[in-house]
Parts: sequence; C-alpha cells; structure tokens
Amino acid sequence: MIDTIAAISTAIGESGIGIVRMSGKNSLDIARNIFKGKVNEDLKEAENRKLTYGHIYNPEDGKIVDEVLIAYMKSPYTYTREDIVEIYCHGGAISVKKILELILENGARLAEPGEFTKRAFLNGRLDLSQAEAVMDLIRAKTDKSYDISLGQLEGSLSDKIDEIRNILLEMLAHVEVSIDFPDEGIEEVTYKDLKDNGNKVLLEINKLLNTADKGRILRDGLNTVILGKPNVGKSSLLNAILRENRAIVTDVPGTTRDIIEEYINIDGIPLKIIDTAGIRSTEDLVEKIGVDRAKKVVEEADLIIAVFDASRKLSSEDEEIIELVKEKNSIVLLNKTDLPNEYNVEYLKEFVPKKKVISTSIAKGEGIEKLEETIKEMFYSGEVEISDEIMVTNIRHKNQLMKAKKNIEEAIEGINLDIPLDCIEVDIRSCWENLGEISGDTISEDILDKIFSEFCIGK
Ligand SMILES: Nc1nc2c(c(=O)[nH]1)N(C=O)[C@@H](CNc1ccc(C(=O)N[C@@H](CCC(=O)O)C(=O)O)cc1)CN2
Ligand SMILES: Nc1nc2c(ncn2[C@@H]2O[C@H](COP(=O)(O)OP(=O)(O)OP(=O)(O)O)[C@@H](O)[C@H]2O)c(=O)[nH]1
Ligand SMILES: [Mg+2]
Repeated sequence: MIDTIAAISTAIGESGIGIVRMSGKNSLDIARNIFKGKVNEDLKEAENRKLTYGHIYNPEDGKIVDEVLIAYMKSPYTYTREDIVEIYCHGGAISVKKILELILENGARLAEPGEFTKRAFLNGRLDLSQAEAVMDLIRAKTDKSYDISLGQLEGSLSDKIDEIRNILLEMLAHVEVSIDFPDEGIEEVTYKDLKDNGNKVLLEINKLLNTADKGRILRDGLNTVILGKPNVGKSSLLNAILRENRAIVTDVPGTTRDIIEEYINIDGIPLKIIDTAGIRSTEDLVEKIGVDRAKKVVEEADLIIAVFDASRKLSSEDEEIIELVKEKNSIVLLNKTDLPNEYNVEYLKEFVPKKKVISTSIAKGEGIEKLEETIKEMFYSGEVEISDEIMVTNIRHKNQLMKAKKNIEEAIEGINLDIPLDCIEVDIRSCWENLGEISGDTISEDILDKIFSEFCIGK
C-alpha cells in the first residue's frame, strides 16, 4: 500500500504562518485524531476545500498544541492526486515541528524531499520537466528565470518535446509498415519521408539546444569570478558591485580566506559573483585551501574579472593570474589608479593583448560603471538573444537533447546511405526514448529518485 506522507512545507524560522501537509489515503483520519473543531467537532463533515477552524491537540494527554486552520482536499483533484490535508498553524520553528511529530506518531511517514511533487508526477498530473520546473521556480533568483520556470511549469517545454516525439513516432510507423510490407513499392516513399521528417526533428532539437547556454545562465546566473593576487581590491570590487559591505576589506593581504558568492542583476543579466582568496603561494593552511578553491572555480567560470594593482610592480603572482585568464572569457581591471602608478593600462595590455582592460579606482568608485557596461556588451554580443522562445535551462535536459541529436544525425546518415530500414529504426527509437527522458515518459526508477532527491523538503 502507498503510505501517507507528511512534511513541513514552509521555511522554518521566524514566519507568520507555517504549513504542515499530508498526502495519502489516511490523511483525513490522521487529522481527525489530532484535531478538534469549534463547530465542526472532529471534521466529520470535512468539506472538500473548505477551511475549518480549531485546535491541534495531543490525543494521549489531551493537551492543546496550537490553534489552527485546516483544509481537506479530496482525491483526485489535488496537487498529488491523492487525499491531502494541510494544517495552517502559527509560524516559527516549534509549532510546525510539534504538529509534524504528532502526525508521524499517528501513522504518517516523513516525506522524502520532493515526494509530494514526485507523486504528482507518478500519478500523471505533471510530466517530469514540469516537476523540475516547480523546483526551478522556487530557486529562481531573477524575474527572467522565474518567467522561464513558470512557462515550463505550464508545459511549454513539454509540449515542444511531445511535438518532436510525435514526428518520431510517425517515422517509426512508416518504417514498420515498410518492413512488414516490403513488396508494395512503398520503400522509396518511406526513405523520402524519413529524410524530410528526420531533418525537421534535427532542426527542432538544434533550436532548443541553441537556447541552452543562455538558458543556464539565466537560471543560475553568469558565473563571474573575481581573481587577483592578495590586496589588489577584489573584495572592494564585490562590495562596489553589490553596493553593500558584504565582504571584509582590510589592507592586510590574505583577508579573504574562502570564496564568497552573491547574486546581482545588471540590467536584467543575472550574475553569480564570486570573490576569491588572493592567489599567492602561502604556508597558511586555511589560506592555502582558499587559494586552491579559487583556482578551481576558475575552471567553471563564464567570466573572470582579473584585478591588478597599479601601485605595485607586476609580480610572479600577477603572471600566474595572467596565465589563468588568458584562454578564458575575461575582463582585466587595473585598480588603485588613484595612487602613484608603477605602470599603466598600455603596459598591462601587452600581457593580455586580446582582453578588455579597464582602469579603476574602486576606492573612489571610478570605473565601476564602465565595468558593468562591458559585462553587458559581452553578454549581449554573444549569439542568442533573450526572447520569449522556449528555453532549455536544465543541464539534464540539455544532455538528453544532445543524445537525441546524435541519434537523429545517425538516422539521417543511414537514410542518406540507403542502409536497411531496421538499422535506421534503432536510431529513431533511441532518439524518441532519449527525448522521453525529458518528459519522464521513458525513464528509469533510479534516475527519477536522483532527480527528486535534489528537491526541497515539503514540496
Ligand atoms: N496551500 C497551498 N498553496 C499552494 C500549493 C499547495 O500545495 N498548497 N501549491 C503547491 O505547489 C502551489 C499551487 N499548486 C497547485 C497545483 C495544483 C493543485 C490542484 O489541486 N490541482 C487539481 C485541481 C485543479 C482545479 O481545481 O482546477 C488538479 O490539477 O486536478 C493545487 C495546487 C502553490 N500554492
Ligand atoms: N587607494 C586605493 N585603495 C584601494 C582601492 N581598492 C581597494 N583599496 C584598498 O586595498 C586594500 C585591500 O582591498 P581588498 O578589497 O581587501 O583586497 P582583496 O583583493 O580582496 O585582498 P585579499 O582578500 O587579501 O586577497 C584595502 O585597504 C582597500 O581599501 C583603490 O582603488 N585605491
Ligand atoms: Mg578579499
């Protein structure tokens, strides 16, 4: 039997109201055990989707736990398609926890992360990409990524994937007819038809893939890493961009020991901005770990802002930075230009010939706007425009699309070479299956578990 699950669905902390919810057959019975209504005594006349006022109490000792509102939502027209009971109690940490404990003592099981949404998926209310969009919606950090998730929740991506898979199904049907009735002269027609449809599928997959890189950036933010030797002004830059004193700034080299991550919007472009420990060789263990981490985040960066100090001569540490950023998408800052300069922008440019070099005095707030302008330019000059087209924002979806692309390319190659239809059929089927993993139509139990395990509790 499928058990009844329960979880706290709101954030635990200082909040006005907290929600504890249950899903499954026993939800209403459990609620009846621990709830006493003022008018509606024991939820006998629990009306579907009506709020009832009353108290949660412990049936063992009769003690009142909290004053609440309670809602019963009857299967199948609910979030999970199962019976659901939601209890709206006072916020904070204690009430929600006490009520959850009572519910668990009365026969429910603690829900795994994402299990409510997993049930919605397993019971057919959502497809997998919509379930994933629920999570993206919660995690969205900008209006744009929010809009994309909402669109995917409403099924924009699912519809597109279905459309492509339907073309593939049609192709499979033609192949099967030709294999079953080889003598009726339909083979020629089949090859022509396969070619047209195969190309259509490839085109649609490519369109989606083209949105993927920008889509990821819109979802997660442009991964921007501030890099430089100690004391050049990296943390000052972070604070200047954020316009708040987020990171500690001192004149002691080695102030920042670990990486600091923050999110900021520059005219609609979301940045995940990372301040790092200054790169230098050091004996200090903590600082050394910080430096190693800094080097590691460089590998995953979309953009590096390399900071140099105009008031000190270029050192071997600076050379190391130059090597690190040479092959990367980067902007070079020459900072502290308000101090007596050891060298200028022209000199620095010789070392980083292909990079944009900006002169700044972060202490005086000079050059920050120019930096922001430059980031914007670099972002918008990059291929795909932000538009209302369907975006692929999820890495898993991108990987499935890449597999499907390979399948359809192989099928098309086979068609062009007139190889036997049953060989081509294998590729078309793989393509259909790989796309089906996006909507969850064809997917294994363990991949499902993995996807939902990354959800949050109570969703
Ligand atoms: N109190 C509360 N608020 C919430 C949620 C919730 O579970 N509880 N949601 C949880 O994420 C979101 C709303 N999402 C929901 C999605 C579907 C259904 C639902 O009952 N669907 C039925 C009936 C639809 C209808 O009446 O037309 C269905 O699809 O059959 C409910 C909530 C946000 N707000
Ligand atoms: N004169 C001048 N001082 C600056 C400028 N930018 C930063 N500073 C100062 O330089 C010192 C170091 O700044 P931080 O931002 O802590 O440097 P950092 O690169 O984060 O240093 P670590 O975390 O140690 O790697 C502080 O005293 C800042 O006030 C600038 O444009 N001009
Ligand atoms: Mg610092």
